[in-house]
Amino acid sequence: MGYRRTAEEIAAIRTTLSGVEFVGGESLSVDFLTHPGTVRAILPAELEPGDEPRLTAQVSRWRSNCVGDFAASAVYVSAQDEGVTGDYVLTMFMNSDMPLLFGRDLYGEPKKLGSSTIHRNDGHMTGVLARHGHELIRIEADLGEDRGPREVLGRNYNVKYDLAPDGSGLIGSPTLMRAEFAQHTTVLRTGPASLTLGGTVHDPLHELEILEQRDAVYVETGMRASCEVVGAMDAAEFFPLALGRSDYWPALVSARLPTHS
Ligand SMILES: CC(=O)CC(=O)O
Repeated sequence: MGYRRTAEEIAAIRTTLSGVEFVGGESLSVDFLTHPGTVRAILPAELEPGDEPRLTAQVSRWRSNCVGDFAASAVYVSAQDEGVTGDYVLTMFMNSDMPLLFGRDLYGEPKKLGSSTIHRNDGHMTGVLARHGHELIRIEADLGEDRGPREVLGRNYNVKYDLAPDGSGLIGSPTLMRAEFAQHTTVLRTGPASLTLGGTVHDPLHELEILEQRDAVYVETGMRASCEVVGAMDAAEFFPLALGRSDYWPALVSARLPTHS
């Protein structure tokens, strides 16, 4: 009876979720600087901005030991919590339900469905995120020689929370989460790139003004992931950011009940 897991199944799930591996990763990303005021507005009050107002746009694809194969995109914001630097995940897109549910339910990642593609033609690489027919991220990069393998520890901040069903606030306190990704990167190539951010009322990436853009970074990588609770957050402060993690409900009207006199 799969709707009530047995003790053996629970043990197997626990083993899987405490040893999460994302493997065969190919990731193309571009860092850019934006206005400090934008960074302050999109970060939760509990996080401080990083050393510079740096955002990262990324398109990638992965295999895994827990959610199958998937393609992903994200925008990250440089941040810190009491001196521990990391990237706050502003928005993230998966191409299927289980990577989406994994991230939302377990780590608090602001995931939605979206279509990510990453293609290489010799040294030229293209990464594109599209959602509902709108192109939200396009990276075109000319990559240099491989700089060789390295170990990298990535750190992300996310938030778990419950929205009240009538949209009036949050139920209880949100929780700040910190995920760590211990990466073994086998290929690292960098090079000049163009980054274009599109947007809609649901996914306003175009509001993130690119003031200074850095070279693209392409990696082939695998990583072990883990996540821990940092602490409780202020519900009223986080509420507007929580609503910004979903599509804009009022713009999703497709029909209304007939009005009764
Ligand atoms: C590779 C990933 O996208 C992992 C995650 O943060 O869910």
